Amino acid sequence: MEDKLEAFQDFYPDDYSHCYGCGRLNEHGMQIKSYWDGEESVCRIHPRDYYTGGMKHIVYGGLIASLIDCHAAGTAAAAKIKELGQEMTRETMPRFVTANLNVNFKAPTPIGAEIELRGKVLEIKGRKVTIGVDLIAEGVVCAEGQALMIQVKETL
Ligand SMILES: CCCCC/C=C\C/C=C\C/C=C\C/C=C\CCCC(=O)SCCNC(=O)CCNC(=O)[C@H](O)C(C)(C)COP(=O)(O)OP(=O)(O)OC[C@H]1O[C@@H](n2cnc3c(N)ncnc32)[C@H](O)[C@@H]1OP(=O)(O)O
Repeated sequence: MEDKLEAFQDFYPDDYSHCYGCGRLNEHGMQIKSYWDGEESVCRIHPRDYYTGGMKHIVYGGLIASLIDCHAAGTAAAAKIKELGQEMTRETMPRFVTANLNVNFKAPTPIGAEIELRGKVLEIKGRKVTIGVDLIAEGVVCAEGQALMIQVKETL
């Protein structure tokens, strides 16, 4: 039976699916999955308890930044294809890379909790797409990120 493609990352072509954070072909990676939830994008993940940030009960900030980065990259690609009025397929999915990423760490992210990432499209201007991402755990916005994603030229 053919696999059902649903998440934004399922539509990345194989050659672009080795990212540590979101590549479905990286067996050692996080393999995050992002979806539309109305106008926002959402991703839920339960990081393993060894992703500790100094203290045993707090998630490593670098992992938090990675999750925000990859969710923003997927959201940018999905938003661009929506703007173009096209469907997501492995042939049409645009490739975006991170040009700039800012993260505000607002509160410790507890280890053991499910993390929810919620993305908003802040601006689409040609190849430049700006995405805002909130990282939420146990009902608390623990980090806020903003990413400038740039569509790589060969997909234009
Ligand atoms: C060619 C990329 C190869 C790498 C591909 C790797 C994997 C990703 C591929 C596909 C995606 C698939 C799946 C998603 C995978 C991963 C998601 C996680 C994201 C990452 O982990 S990804 C790794 C970290 N990421 C990088 O490794 C990028 C290194 N970098 C570059 O590859 C170039 O730097 C690039 C492409 C960013 C721009 O180069 P470029 O030549 O295409 O664009 P150009 O210079 O023409 O700028 C066009 C307009 O963007 C503005 N602009 C550019 N840079 C800016 C900045 N930093 N701040 C503010 N504005 C900026 C200009 O000011 C101009 O604005 P305006 O049009 O208004 O004048």
